[in-house]
Amino acid sequence: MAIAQDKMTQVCLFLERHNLVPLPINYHVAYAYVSNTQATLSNTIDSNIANNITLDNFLMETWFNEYLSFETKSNDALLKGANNVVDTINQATEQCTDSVNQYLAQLDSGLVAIDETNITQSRQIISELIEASYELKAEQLKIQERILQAQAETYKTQLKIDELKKERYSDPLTGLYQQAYLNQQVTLWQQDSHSLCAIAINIDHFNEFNSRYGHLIGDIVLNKVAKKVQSYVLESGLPVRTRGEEFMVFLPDIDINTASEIAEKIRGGVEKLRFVSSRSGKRLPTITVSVGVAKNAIEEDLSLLTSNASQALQQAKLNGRNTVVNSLN
Ligand SMILES: Nc1nc2c(ncn2[C@@H]2O[C@H](COP(=O)(O)OP(=O)(O)OP(=O)(O)O)[C@@H](O)[C@H]2O)c(=O)[nH]1
Repeated sequence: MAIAQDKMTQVCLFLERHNLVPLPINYHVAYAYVSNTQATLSNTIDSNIANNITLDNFLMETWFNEYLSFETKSNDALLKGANNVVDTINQATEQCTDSVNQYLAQLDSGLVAIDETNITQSRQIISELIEASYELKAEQLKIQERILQAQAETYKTQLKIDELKKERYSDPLTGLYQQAYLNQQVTLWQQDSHSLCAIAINIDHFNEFNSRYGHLIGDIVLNKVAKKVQSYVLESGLPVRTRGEEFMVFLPDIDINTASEIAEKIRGGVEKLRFVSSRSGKRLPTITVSVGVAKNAIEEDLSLLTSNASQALQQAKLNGRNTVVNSLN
């Protein structure tokens, strides 16, 4: 009991030290950290602290998903299922080869032993061969059934993998993609020689909004802003939640002026969103975003593109916020 209390005190101190709100996920990650149950998680947190990176809800949630969530266990179960399917198919194939070999051997010796001068003996051999053929057929039908079952299992596993992939790569709060998916997609784009534009979007004065209306309302705002961002991109680009209240949209093969027009639509669309307090019925202040746009040549590094878009975004903040800055300007 004393140990548990001591751990909880350490968890509370950790959350307080890093200005983290006492959300269940934050508790969970902090508890695993102070208990050192996951060495890789502890090392990651230590190295972020050592590099003066602010721990926020977004990072805590990312680590929760990566190191502690049910999904990891679910992946293990999935792998076990996939191994079982492979084992079944292997066993069925071995069994199939054995029975065919056995049949061929019996057929060989039977054919050699057929003697046209000894009709009775030949009839006996032929009837044994017919019986062996039926046995082989029955055996093959059983094997076919097992393979069909394995195929059905494989199909279910494939569906589960697709579902997990979607969960793994989308951010639960906003539904946008996570950074890990971006890295994969950009590699594909680069292999296919696409140039890329990036639009960096950051909510203005969100700290103040959170302090006045609370994190829960802040979360709703984040979700709605993300949905608005997504609505302007649809199938043509990749919207990613890159940090707590920051998103980036990646668009292949468009010029920077078109990207700036999309950015302007996103800015204007967010400004038009209306939020009403469900408790008081009063309108909450208008939410605005600052936006930075940049373009990369095909061979250039992704980090250069994101850093150019972030710099343009910083310039938009300096220009008074609720505005779009293009890195060429
Ligand atoms: N509600 C909520 N807030 C978050 C989340 N992630 C980050 N934040 C908050 O976003 C705020 C970001 O604040 P700052 O980086 O100071 O920026 P800002 O107040 O928006 O100011 P400017 O960017 O300069 O306009 C902090 O209060 C974070 O706690 C989240 O998942 N949910």
